[in-house]
Parts: sequence; C-alpha cells; structure tokens
Amino acid sequence: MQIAIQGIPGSFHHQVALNVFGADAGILGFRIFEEVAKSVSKGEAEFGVLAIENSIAGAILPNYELIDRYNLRIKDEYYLPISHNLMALPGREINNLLEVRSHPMALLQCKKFFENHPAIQLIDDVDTASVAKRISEEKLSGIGAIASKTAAKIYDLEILAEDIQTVKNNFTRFIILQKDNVNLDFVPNKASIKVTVKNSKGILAKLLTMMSDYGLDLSKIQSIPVIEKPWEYAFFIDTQFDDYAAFQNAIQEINNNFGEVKIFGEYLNRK
Ligand SMILES: O=C(O)C(=O)C[C@]1(C(=O)O)C=C[C@@H](O)C=C1
Repeated sequence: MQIAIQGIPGSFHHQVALNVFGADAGILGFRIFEEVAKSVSKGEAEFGVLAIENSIAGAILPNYELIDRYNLRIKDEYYLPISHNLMALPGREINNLLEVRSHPMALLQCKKFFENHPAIQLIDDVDTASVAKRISEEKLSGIGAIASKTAAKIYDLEILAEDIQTVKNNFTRFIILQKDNVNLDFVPNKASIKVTVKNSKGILAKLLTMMSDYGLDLSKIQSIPVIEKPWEYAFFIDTQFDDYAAFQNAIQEINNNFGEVKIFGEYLNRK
C-alpha cells in the first residue's frame, strides 16, 4: 500500500501516515501538497494524507481547493498534537542563528516565540524535517529549523528550545484522502460537503437554520471563491450528526432548495 504525503521522515505528515497506516506502509513523499493530490487522483498512491487546519494558525485554504479540483474523497480524519522545537547543528546557540526556516504553517504556529528574537529572519521552506536534514547534511551553522523531536533525532541536530508553539495545546487536523468513494462498512457521524449557494438575500442564514433543524452540528464552515464567477463563494462545511438519515434528508433539501452540493466524504468524528 502506497501513501502519499508532503514531506520526508520526521515531518508531521510522515508521523500521521505511520500512526494511521502502520510502519509497513510505503510512503511516497512529495515537496508540495498539489503533488499529493495528483498522486492520489492518478491512482499511484492508494491514500493521501493532507493537513487541513491547525488550532493556532487556522485553515490551509489551498488544500480545500485541491480536494475539490482533484475530485478526491475524504476517508477519515486524524488529529495530531504538534510540538515544535527549535534545532540547529550541535554546539550552536540561539544567538548564533541568522535564519530559521520551516514549513509556513509551522512558522505561523511559533511566531510569538520569535518576537523575543528579532534578529532572526523567518523563512518559509518545504516541510519541517527537510530543513533539519539540509542543515545537517550541508553543515549550515547559521540556520535553525523548527521541527519535531523525531526530526532532531533522525538528523542529529540539537534542540535549543522545546515546545515553542504559541500555546502548548496545539493540534493539526489531517484528512485521509482516496480517489473514489467506497461502500462504507460503518454508519458515519461526520461529513465534509461543499455547497455552492444561489446568491440571494439571507440564503446562508436559511441554509444554516435548515441544517440545525435537522439536528446537524456544524463543526467548521469556510468560504472559498468560485473562481469562474468573481465575488461569488462556495462554502465548505464540516458537520457532525447522530442521525445519518437526517443528514441525508438535509442533503436532499440543499439540492432541492439551496444550490449545488458536493459530498467530499462521510466518516467518523475523531476529535
Ligand atoms: O512540515 C511538516 O512537517 C508538515 O507535516 C506540514 C505541517 C502543515 O502542513 O501544517 C503539518 C503539521 C504542522 O501544522 C506543521 C506543518
């Protein structure tokens, strides 16, 4: 079984792939999220792992668009506690660092820590672990990485500061993607959908009220632009429910009265 991720061993995506699929799964690592989506849509990887939102830094909006554009299905979700650590070549100190590089989402989660180190330049890079690897292989003495403790261990770096994310309790929600829908052998209690509403006054309020009347609990709503129609928006909605039939009725009602609905996946709530 091949699993597509963004990143290399020691990255958070790699950790999720191991936790979900076990140590024997084959990992296909890519530099960017779009390559992950492509690999799953081509059938090269059976599943993909994609970060979708973080409790400090918020949604990774472009990833919503990728799921939509590549017509991928959400099979499951996974919440990983994220601890970020500042690391560098052994013997270095924070004051020696000119730059700290990491994945943009990781940098966002640690912004506050660096307010006390204004001389350090923060630079977006590929994944957290790739920076650790590069520092180690190229002996980059003025550069630090923000990554996991596992990455420090794999790439022989020294941790200069532990748990540097803005709040200790930090989670990233990942989704597990697949190419096609498969028949579910369980009754789902969560779903991710996209609704493209007709643009009329109060329609979003009416949609949300209708969903609430069916007993659906909205866990996330995110608007994304409909690129063919400037200033029109579609809504990505995650919703939880106890009654699957009520969810199906609500979907029917959206189709009948609100606009177009696309179901990305029906799965189990893992929070
Ligand atoms: O760079 C990594 O290690 C990743 O797995 C990427 C990523 C992300 O995309 O949000 C994963 C979890 C953390 O939120 C920080 C970075």
